[in-house]
Amino acid sequence: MTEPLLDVRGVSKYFGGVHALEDVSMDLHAGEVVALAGDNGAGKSTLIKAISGVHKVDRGDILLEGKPVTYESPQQARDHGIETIYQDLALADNLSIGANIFLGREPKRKAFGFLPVLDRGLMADAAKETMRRLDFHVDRLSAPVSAFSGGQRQAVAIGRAIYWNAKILIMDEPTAALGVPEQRKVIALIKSLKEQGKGVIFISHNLGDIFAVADRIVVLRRGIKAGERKPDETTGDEIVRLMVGG
Ligand SMILES: Nc1ncnc2c1ncn2[C@@H]1O[C@H](COP(=O)(O)OP(=O)(O)OP(=O)(O)O)[C@@H](O)[C@H]1O
Repeated sequence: MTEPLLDVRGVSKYFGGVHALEDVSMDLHAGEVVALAGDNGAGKSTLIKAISGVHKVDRGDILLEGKPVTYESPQQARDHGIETIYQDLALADNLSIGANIFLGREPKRKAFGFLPVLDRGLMADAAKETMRRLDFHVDRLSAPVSAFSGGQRQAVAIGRAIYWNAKILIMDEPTAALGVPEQRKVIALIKSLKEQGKGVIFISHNLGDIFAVADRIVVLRRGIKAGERKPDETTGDEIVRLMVGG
């Protein structure tokens, strides 16, 4: 088997006396989707924050393509191709898809040799190309993203990540706030990321989504790894048992 994109080895993280993570290991390969399941307080958010540079771990190692890494900030993790999409999506509602892709990294061009101006053409082209790569159709690329549905907004956030060459996408409950048709679209998006060779980690409480798209399911319970299963070798009942214990 090829070297994993991401290898989390024996990671522990404590908040005062709380063992948020205790000796947790998991890996992620290119073109693979790993679901993180667990009850409230199981440590799912702490694990994705440890991987994405928000939290420093107290013990253990995180390796990216075989090399141990420590990130001082989420920006450093992003620079290494790890993008995290939280539930709020971090979009600027009044701006277009293109402007959201370039939020904080706006491209400039020289206008007639004078001061640089925003390169709106490049932004519009990037928006078009990115949504095409995701096979996601929106009627009006120039519309503010507030005009879009929840699933479309999720696509914009994913588009931004892949435009900037994310190798690993981490998604926190990507379907939680969506109706069923929109959930399906987001699941299709995750499948297309997998086909593009990205590694995807997603947190979900929804067993239907997990079984629809995950290659492996990592279950956390009270900070420990309660188990890891392939969907075709387990059942929803077993995953729930691992989540709640007993
Ligand atoms: N910044 C923090 N300070 C103190 N304790 C924290 C902090 N973040 C998480 N914890 C604790 O660590 C444990 C794991 O929390 P975490 O948020 O990772 O769980 P989770 O599986 O993501 O839960 P949920 O599904 O409710 O989001 C919990 O006991 C939580 O109270």
